[in-house]
Amino acid sequence: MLSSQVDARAKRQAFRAGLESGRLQRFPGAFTPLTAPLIQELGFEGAYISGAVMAAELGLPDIGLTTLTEVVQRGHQISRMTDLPTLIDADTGFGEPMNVARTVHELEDAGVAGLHIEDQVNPKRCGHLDGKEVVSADVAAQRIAAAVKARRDPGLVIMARTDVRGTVPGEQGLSLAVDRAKALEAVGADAIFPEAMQSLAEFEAIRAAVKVPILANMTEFGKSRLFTHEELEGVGVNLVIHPVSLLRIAMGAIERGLVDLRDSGTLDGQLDGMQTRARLYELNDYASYSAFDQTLFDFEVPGTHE
Ligand SMILES: C[C@](O)(C(=O)O)[C@H](CC(=O)O)C(=O)O
Ligand SMILES: [Mg+2]
Repeated sequence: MLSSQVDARAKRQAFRAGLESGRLQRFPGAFTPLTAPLIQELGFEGAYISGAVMAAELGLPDIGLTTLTEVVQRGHQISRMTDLPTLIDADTGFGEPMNVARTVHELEDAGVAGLHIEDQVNPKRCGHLDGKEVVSADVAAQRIAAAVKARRDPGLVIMARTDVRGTVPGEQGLSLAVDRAKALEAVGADAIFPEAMQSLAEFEAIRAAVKVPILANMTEFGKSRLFTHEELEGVGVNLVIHPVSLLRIAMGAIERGLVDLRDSGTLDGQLDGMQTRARLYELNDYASYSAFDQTLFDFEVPGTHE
């Protein structure tokens, strides 16, 4: 009821244990707070909080227009709805190293278990688009070092994302990504997010280069086909995110539903595909609120079906 009873420190320990377990940690992107309890109930190990989704939901492109305050609020709203660890997208860290430190404090207070900071320049763009630019290895390292130094809970997972792979084609791009991953590990990154890998062999190359856990981003319509969990675990990937997937699924259904409504004048034909009222109330845990105070909450609405 209201929010998770598991405190943030315990979630961070669970996240770290999962990353060390040798099993792939599966983090679908919780595109609204309501999806977080569903992700938990269905047995996933954690939930991802995507910057691309936050921007898209606000009707904005993913080019660093969202503010730290908005991202922190979203991180809190989602993290409090689940006992699972959450990993949040902190984009480029919202500024210079001192801003990165502030970002870390704010996100710690929001209750996330981990965050990733990337090495793109501002304005940043989706990691699977062409024409990206990255900052120098020194600046990238400064961002991560600042984040590591700033955290108050040593359990908070600071993940370094490198976008360098997409800036140079072919083998050379991969070798730059390997070098950058090593450099970011050396300044204290707890995990590496190699963005826009093009094959399983590329994940293997990063895996071989660093000791810390690595993440695979299985975003749709990106730079690679969608590898299965088994394939990713097979090459030693520790964590997979499906960052924008639930938004894409929902928006696909919404568009089909709206077209049907416009053309037929009723949504009766859509009922089978809709989440029922009963299922929604289960996710919202209405029963606990009723048990807490029956004088305030009475959800026996006469005439309500499912
Ligand atoms: C992971 C990501 O940073 C996100 O914000 O979710 C995006 C996802 C996407 O745009 O598909 C990314 O840059 O890969
Ligand atoms: Mg992002």
